[in-house]
Amino acid sequence: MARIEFDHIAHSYYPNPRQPSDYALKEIDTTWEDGGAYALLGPSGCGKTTLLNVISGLLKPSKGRVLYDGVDVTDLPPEKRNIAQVFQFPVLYDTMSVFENLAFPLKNRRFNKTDTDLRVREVAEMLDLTDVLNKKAAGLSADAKQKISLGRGLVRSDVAAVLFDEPLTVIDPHLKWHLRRKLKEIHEQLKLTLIYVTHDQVEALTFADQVILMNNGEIYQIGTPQELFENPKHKFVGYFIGSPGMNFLTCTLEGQNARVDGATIALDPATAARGAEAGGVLELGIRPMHLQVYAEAVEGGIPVALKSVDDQGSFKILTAAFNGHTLRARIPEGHPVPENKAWLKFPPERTKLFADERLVK
Ligand SMILES: Nc1ncnc2c1ncn2[C@@H]1O[C@H](COP(=O)(O)OP(=O)(O)OP(=O)(O)O)[C@@H](O)[C@H]1O
Repeated sequence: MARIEFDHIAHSYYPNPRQPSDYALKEIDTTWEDGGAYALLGPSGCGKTTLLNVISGLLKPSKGRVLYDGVDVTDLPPEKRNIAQVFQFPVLYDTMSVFENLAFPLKNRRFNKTDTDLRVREVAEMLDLTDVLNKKAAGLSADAKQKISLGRGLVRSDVAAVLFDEPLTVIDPHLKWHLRRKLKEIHEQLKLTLIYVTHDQVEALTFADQVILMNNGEIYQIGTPQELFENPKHKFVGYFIGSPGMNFLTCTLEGQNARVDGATIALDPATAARGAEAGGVLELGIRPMHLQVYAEAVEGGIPVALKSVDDQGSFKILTAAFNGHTLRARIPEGHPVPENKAWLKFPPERTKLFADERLVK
């Protein structure tokens, strides 16, 4: 397993890039630890696959170096980088048995028969493939075939990293949930360096120790799922993570308070002071689950008109309008749901402030 270092890499698909927008990857300078489970998350076109290809060696970055455990691998092709890859669609040999398919990467590396047997059975057990080990891959379902592909990616313990490119796309939704948990368990047992590309936040947040959130070819934040949820460093992170995402309201400051279209919202004094220092365009940010909903006027609450209530099973999402702004609040099961009008309170300790889209810290 390897520590992966990105030394000021950037990539453009144009031969003579002139401006930042010509780069599919803007400058990235970071290190991912040996044995970590990383998810590359972001909307379509943000640069996830480009970054994955730079890691695997399919693509040489226009600038900078990639190092595995301190060794420069920038010029090495994928087959010389000692990595395993799992793609969106199953890659396996239909005429071979499941056992032979799983054993293939080990046979190629000349592992002895006893070690191969042990490792294949260990991985098959983790992925619930033990019962079909002797069956030909050809007769199996698409789900089972993709599990074999996952197994082939995980079977070697001597790889620098295992790279997954949206590996659960073809999997049935119910099994998807199960496999996400399984991959996390497998990571805890095998301690492989895993890098997992997805545009699905649930997949990234369940699987990864560290989520790398990308947009427009840039890494906006690297952190644990909890850090990204609780302390989004950029407005985009607040908006992208969470369902629904964070609410934002443009504001001005008046001492320790924020003013939003004539309404006053109390802030944490330290946050207000740092916001005044930061200047620029200021916005309040608050998660729907942190907004407090009242059916009657309450001190410090802003009056809103209710637009809709979506029942999500264990909670409801209330959509409300305040002077042309849309706000979403989460109401726990069993709590009363107001009708037509409501008042929303912003607890100061939960209310973030953003200056020019960056979190005020
Ligand atoms: N071979 C290529 N030639 C030119 N431009 C490319 C090429 N591959 C990707 N791009 C562009 O680079 C940017 C990043 O694409 P990339 O495929 O890395 O994003 P992604 O986050 O993986 O998206 P998706 O989730 O849709 O696969 C996009 O603007 C894309 O159009």
